[in-house]
Amino acid sequence: MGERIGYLGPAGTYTEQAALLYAPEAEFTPLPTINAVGAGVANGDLDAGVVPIENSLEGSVTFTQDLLITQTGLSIRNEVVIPIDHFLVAPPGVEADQVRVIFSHPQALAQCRAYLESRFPLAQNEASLSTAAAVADMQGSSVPAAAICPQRATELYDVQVLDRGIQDNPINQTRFAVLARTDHAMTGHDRTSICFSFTVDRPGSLYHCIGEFAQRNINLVKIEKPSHQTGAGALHIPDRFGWPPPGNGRSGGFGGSEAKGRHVEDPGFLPDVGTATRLNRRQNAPISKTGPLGSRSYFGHHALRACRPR
Ligand SMILES: O=C(O)C(=O)Cc1ccccc1
Repeated sequence: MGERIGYLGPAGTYTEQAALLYAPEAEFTPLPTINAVGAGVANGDLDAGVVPIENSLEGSVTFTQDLLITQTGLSIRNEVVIPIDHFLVAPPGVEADQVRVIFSHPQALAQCRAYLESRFPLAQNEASLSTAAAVADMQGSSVPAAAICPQRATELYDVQVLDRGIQDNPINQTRFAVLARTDHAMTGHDRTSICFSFTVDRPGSLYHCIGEFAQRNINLVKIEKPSHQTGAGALHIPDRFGWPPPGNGRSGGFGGSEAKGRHVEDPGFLPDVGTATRLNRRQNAPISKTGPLGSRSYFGHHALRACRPR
């Protein structure tokens, strides 16, 4: 029996495409939400789960950010990047000028905003749990409806294609995370992520944290504050940074296994840091249509209780 892999379903989603690319021989389980995928991996029902994590046009997928912050016991084992090409579909017999509501995943609706405003100014946009779920929502709609979905969904379901390539920007890619209970082995050519929060919010807190990376010559690739707050007064800042290869002499004491031990599993390099929910994730040897990105991420969720004044 192949690996049991869950994905944001139903069949026909972009996430299914990513999952098929990652492990064509696996035994697949479509799940209705990103949270259900994370829970299935954490409780052992699944060996791995595939969820969208970031889009080149719309940025982070907030559902996945929330999952990574709140669900313990998950690692990011790998990543898959695929191009996104949106199709507009309707039930057979429904013409474009009849459409009054358009269903899709919020990211897909956002990626087609200008197109929808110019071509369907009177149609209402409705969020679905996924692009393939949008096709089912469309089919169950009491008013003439359309859906934005991948080409794969147009092949699986009884729909007519009204338009294709409707995203506002042709350069549209989504990165998918492969979640598992165990990490990928280190390669020395990795990327690391950490998520932390302040329980005491004061001027310079973030400045001092980021300074720790700069002092050790660790290149920060991205820093981000989710729009939502999880926990009273807490500021959550997922933070992704490049990781120097072990033993290359550039890591300033945080390279290789030492980095893993001190820096992420016990983030003592941050002043007065307490570790909250522990989420350790790495990803390695990502797969993409354009070839491996050669990076790995390691996520940790840490509570920064106080920041040392300097
Ligand atoms: O809904 C889907 O098909 C997904 O896999 C999530 C998604 C939605 C829009 C762009 C990329 C991924």
